[in-house]
Amino acid sequence: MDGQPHPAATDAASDREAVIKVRGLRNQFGRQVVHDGLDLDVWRGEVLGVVGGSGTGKSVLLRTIVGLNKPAAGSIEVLGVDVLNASEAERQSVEQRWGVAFQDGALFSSLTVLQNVMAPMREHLRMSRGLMKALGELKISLAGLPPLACGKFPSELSGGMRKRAALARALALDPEIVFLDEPTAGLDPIGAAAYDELIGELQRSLGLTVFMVTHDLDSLYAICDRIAVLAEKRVLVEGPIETMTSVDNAWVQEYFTGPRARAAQEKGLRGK
Ligand SMILES: Nc1ncnc2c1ncn2[C@@H]1O[C@H](COP(=O)(O)OP(=O)(O)OP(=O)(O)O)[C@@H](O)[C@H]1O
Repeated sequence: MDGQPHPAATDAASDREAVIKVRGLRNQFGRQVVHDGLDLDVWRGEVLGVVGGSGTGKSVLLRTIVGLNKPAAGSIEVLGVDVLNASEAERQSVEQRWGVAFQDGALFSSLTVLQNVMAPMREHLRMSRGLMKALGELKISLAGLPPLACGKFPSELSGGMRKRAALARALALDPEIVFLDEPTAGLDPIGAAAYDELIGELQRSLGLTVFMVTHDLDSLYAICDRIAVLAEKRVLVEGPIETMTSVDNAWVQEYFTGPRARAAQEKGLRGK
């Protein structure tokens, strides 16, 4: 890939709106450099799949964008706000415009599903409890959970239901961007396909932008508009999935042309 223009630079010429703009990002833990000179654009309304070998820093990238990890260098703009240099008030206001669903759900174990979904509303919105409850129930239903789930505690849910509950909480404040960290990891293939379908549906109906860290080839083929591959401490390549097979990198080749990729591609094509 050396010598090729960075895709973010070529895309900048188009009129698409970058809702996330990362430039020159460096993340380092002790002597371990995870990202160095990482650039990435995420366009409004797209589902971006972030892939890469284990330990390439996909989760660190997500955590850095949402402010849970402070980078050593670089700039991050989300919805036009320079999030690394924003005032507390600016940060709080932009944080309300995104939602995050972590891999394990990261739900409050002592709260019911409905209370979990209402938690960000309590923090950020001034409205009556009754209205929050109604909105919470709506988000829970949007995430594909039955009304019965509202009163359950996270420990009383299946893994798939916990992921949907985390998604409901991520949708609590009507976000413009949703960050998902390995949303289908640990789900059975039917559960994973249903989750993919739900994300695709929400993206289309709510106009969401989705930033999704995933290892799941089925998800990549089924719902991602573009893929960003993390390797060599940066976004090595980004583009539609069809372009990945021509990338001159051993990991990318193995990942996108292996037997699992072929099976996922066939499934994805059948589903479209
Ligand atoms: N808080 C931290 N302190 C020290 N090292 C960290 C911290 N967070 C992440 N790392 C290291 O950064 C590297 C990237 O981690 P990250 O979790 O982002 O990888 P990943 O690409 O998401 O991997 P996987 O696909 O296995 O989940 C790993 O080597 C990890 O050990």
